[in-house]
Amino acid sequence: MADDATGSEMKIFVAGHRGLVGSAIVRKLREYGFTNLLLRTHSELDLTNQSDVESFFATEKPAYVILAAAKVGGIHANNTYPADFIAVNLQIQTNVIHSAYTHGVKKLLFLGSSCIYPKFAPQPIPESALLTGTLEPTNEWYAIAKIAGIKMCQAYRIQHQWDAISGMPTNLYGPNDNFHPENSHVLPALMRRFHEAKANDAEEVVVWGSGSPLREFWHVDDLADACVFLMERYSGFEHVNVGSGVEVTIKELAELVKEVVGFEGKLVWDCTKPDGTPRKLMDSSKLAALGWTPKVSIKDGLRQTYQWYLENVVQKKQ
Ligand SMILES: NC(=O)C1=CN([C@@H]2O[C@H](COP(=O)(O)OP(=O)(O)OC[C@H]3O[C@@H](n4cnc5c(N)ncnc54)[C@H](OP(=O)(O)O)[C@@H]3O)[C@@H](O)[C@H]2O)C=CC1
Ligand SMILES: C[C@H]1O[C@H](OP(=O)(O)OP(=O)(O)OC[C@H]2O[C@@H](n3cnc4c(=O)[nH]c(N)nc43)[C@H](O)[C@@H]2O)[C@@H](O)[C@@H](O)C1=O
Repeated sequence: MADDATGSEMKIFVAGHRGLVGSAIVRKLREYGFTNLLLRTHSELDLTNQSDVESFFATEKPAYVILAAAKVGGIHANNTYPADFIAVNLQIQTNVIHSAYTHGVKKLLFLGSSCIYPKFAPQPIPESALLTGTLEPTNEWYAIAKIAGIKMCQAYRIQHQWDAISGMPTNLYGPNDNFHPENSHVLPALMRRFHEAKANDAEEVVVWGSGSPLREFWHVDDLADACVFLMERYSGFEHVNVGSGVEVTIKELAELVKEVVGFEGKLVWDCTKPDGTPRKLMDSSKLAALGWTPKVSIKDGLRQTYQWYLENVVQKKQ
């Protein structure tokens, strides 16, 4: 993006700037000195509305786009609202990618997810595992939309020589995460549940599933840095895995969050809830070969996120 003397003044549209990922990307871009950020909340610009998106691009003419707006949720939300997860995501990404191309955007970064890979993909999962097997049923609707987004970027590159790239992040966490008790991802859900259990002197906390699935967790500040890095250094056809390389079982994660929050009761496992994919460790060696490596450890990331939760969620409610 800093490809000329006025690089820092280039107009960059960060779609979804109030979310977990979008807000981290805005912080990172500002830290690197980018000053001309174009931002719209969902109520200011509904990205599922094709004509509004088209008028927005025609009027604003951003030079770069980072697409971090999407319908996002954890295993329960994905399993319960499949129509929303496939329809909203297809609409947002189709509108944004097509209008960005039409109105002269130089480069676009599309964000997918590690759930695009087959349920029983080889581990760690290389980029080449895409479309080699059956998807995990709890999130196949979201995964199909994300795969369509990757393919759309590739199709516009082939037909129009347009610089659209895709990054596949692993399970993320950090400031501005969604702490909803049912619809969020595991890490924020457990942070809130342990916090509330501690505050209410509860003796136990219920955790979903068997505790055996493995997940690769990654602090969103690292992901944001990797996104800026890819915008500046990568212009390839294939999507790029963006992960930490560090995986833990859900049981280990629960113990870590319990320790950070300071809850002293016991864990009870609710095996009526789905485990989802047994393991999804991505092979992020392509990103490493490009010259980028993660910085935030899971312990530091958890402490920082709990502090953020206390200051921005708990204290604001009081
Ligand atoms: N969180 C995770 O663990 C992972 C996330 N990702 C990907 O990263 C990207 C961002 O996810 P994340 O930050 O977690 O999601 P969040 O739910 O935290 O944020 C989503 C953002 O999208 C915006 N948005 C949603 N629908 C619309 C719409 N119709 N029109 C305009 N804006 C809309 C929201 O706007 P508003 O705030 O105004 O409502 C919000 O800012 C997604 O593509 C997701 O698939 C990939 C892997 C893991
Ligand atoms: C990022 C990724 O996120 C989703 O996939 P997921 O990795 O399965 O997401 P999750 O964080 O919701 O669960 C991880 C594991 O944790 C267990 N678990 C325990 N207790 C709670 C709990 O309280 N809440 C949740 N949500 N899970 C719990 C849960 O049973 C599962 O075994 C995709 O749908 C899709 O959105 C996607 O791409």
